[in-house]
Amino acid sequence: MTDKLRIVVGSDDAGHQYKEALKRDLQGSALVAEVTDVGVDADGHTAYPTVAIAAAEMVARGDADRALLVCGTGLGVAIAANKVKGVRAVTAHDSFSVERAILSNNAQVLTFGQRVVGLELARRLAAEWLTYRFDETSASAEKVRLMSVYENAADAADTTDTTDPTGTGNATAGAGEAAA
Ligand SMILES: O=C[C@H](O)[C@H](O)COP(=O)(O)O
Repeated sequence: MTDKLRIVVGSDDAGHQYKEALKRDLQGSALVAEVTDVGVDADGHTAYPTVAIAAAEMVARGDADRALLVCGTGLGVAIAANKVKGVRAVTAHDSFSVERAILSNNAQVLTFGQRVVGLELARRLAAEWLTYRFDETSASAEKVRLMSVYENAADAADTTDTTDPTGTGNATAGAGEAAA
């Protein structure tokens, strides 16, 4: 086992109960250096994309090693977190997928659905998740790199092509407008 993990947790109101339980487990784990909670609190109603993006941005900035996010299904927080450059977020409700999320995909973000998985299974999966570390020398590393290459190339194209800001092929179309 290598360094302890800095973990950010977050949820919407549909995932609040699990987020609180998982946070307590993480705070008590010898494998965790620190836990940051980006909400929601007990009375919070922040929409899942806002919370997930805030957590994913912490990971992208290097302020956290991983994020554990909960919403009703786990799907919305994963989709939102994946919008943040450099972040790989997955929903996983079984032991093998949790293992492969790290060892195959080097996913920094794991998400659960409070309306999908039992609490005790979610707690066990989170405990297992803490024990895995991605091996940069593994065969999986090159596959993960391909995703970063695509993401960086797409990002570079967006910033260099000032004649076609929409990427539609129509240089005069603004955001939300249909290409001719
Ligand atoms: O993926 C979305 C989550 O499940 C969220 O908690 C509930 O979203 P909804 O209220 O839009 O169904």
